[in-house]
Amino acid sequence: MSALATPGYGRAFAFFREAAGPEWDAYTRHAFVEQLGDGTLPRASFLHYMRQDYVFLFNFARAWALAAAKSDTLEEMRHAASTVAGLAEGEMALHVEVCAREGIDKDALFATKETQENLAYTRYVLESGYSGDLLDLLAALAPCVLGYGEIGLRLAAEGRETPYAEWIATYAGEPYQAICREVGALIDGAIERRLGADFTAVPRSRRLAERFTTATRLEVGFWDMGLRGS
Ligand SMILES: Cc1ncc(CN)c(N)n1
Repeated sequence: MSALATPGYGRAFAFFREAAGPEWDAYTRHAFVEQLGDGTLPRASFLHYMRQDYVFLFNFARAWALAAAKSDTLEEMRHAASTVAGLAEGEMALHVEVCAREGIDKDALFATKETQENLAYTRYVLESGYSGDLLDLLAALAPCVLGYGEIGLRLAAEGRETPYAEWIATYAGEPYQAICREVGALIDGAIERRLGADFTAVPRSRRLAERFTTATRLEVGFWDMGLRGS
C-alpha cells in the first residue's frame, strides 16, 4: 500500500486501521466518496449529507469536549479542547457556507432532524465516553477525524474535475491535516501513557480496535444515508 494511502497519523491509528481490515476500505472508498471525487454525486445527496453532517459535527464537538473532561493531563486536555475549536471554527464553517449558497441558513441547518444513522453514530461515540475512559472515547472518535483526512488527501492527489473540489480541499488542506496529526499524536500519547509503549501486545488494544472498527462501520452507514438522499 502506498504512503499516501496510509497517512502518518501515528502508531495507534496504523494499528487500528490495520485491525479494521476491509471495513476501512468500505468507509474510505465508499461510493459516496468516489462520486465526490469524480463529480457524479447528485447535488441533492450532497446537500442532504451536509445538513446531517452539520448536526453530526455539533454532537461530535460535544464528544471532544467530553474527551477534555476525561483527560488525565493538561496536554491531553489542551489537544481535546483545540479539536473542539477546530471543528466549530473550521469544519462547520464549510457546511454553513455551502448551505448558505443554496438558501439554507444556519437556523435551518441546526434544526435538521437527525436520521437514524446520524443518531446511532453520535450516540455510540458519546456512550463510549460516558461508560468508558479516554481511550474508549478516542478509539470511537478516531475514524471520523482521520478517515476524512485520508479521504481528502487521496481525492486531492487524484485531482479529478469535480464540483466538490471545495469539500475535498477542506479535508486535504493544511488546517484539517494539522488537526489529524495532532489527534494522531494525542491518541499515541494517551495509549502509551496508559498501556505502555508496547501497547499493541496488551489485550486491551484489541478491544479498543473493535471500538474503532464499530465506529468505522457507522461511518459506512452515514455515507449510505447520504447516498440515499432526503
Ligand atoms: C460523518 C462524519 N465523519 C467524519 C467527519 C470528519 N470530521 C465528518 N465531518 N462527518
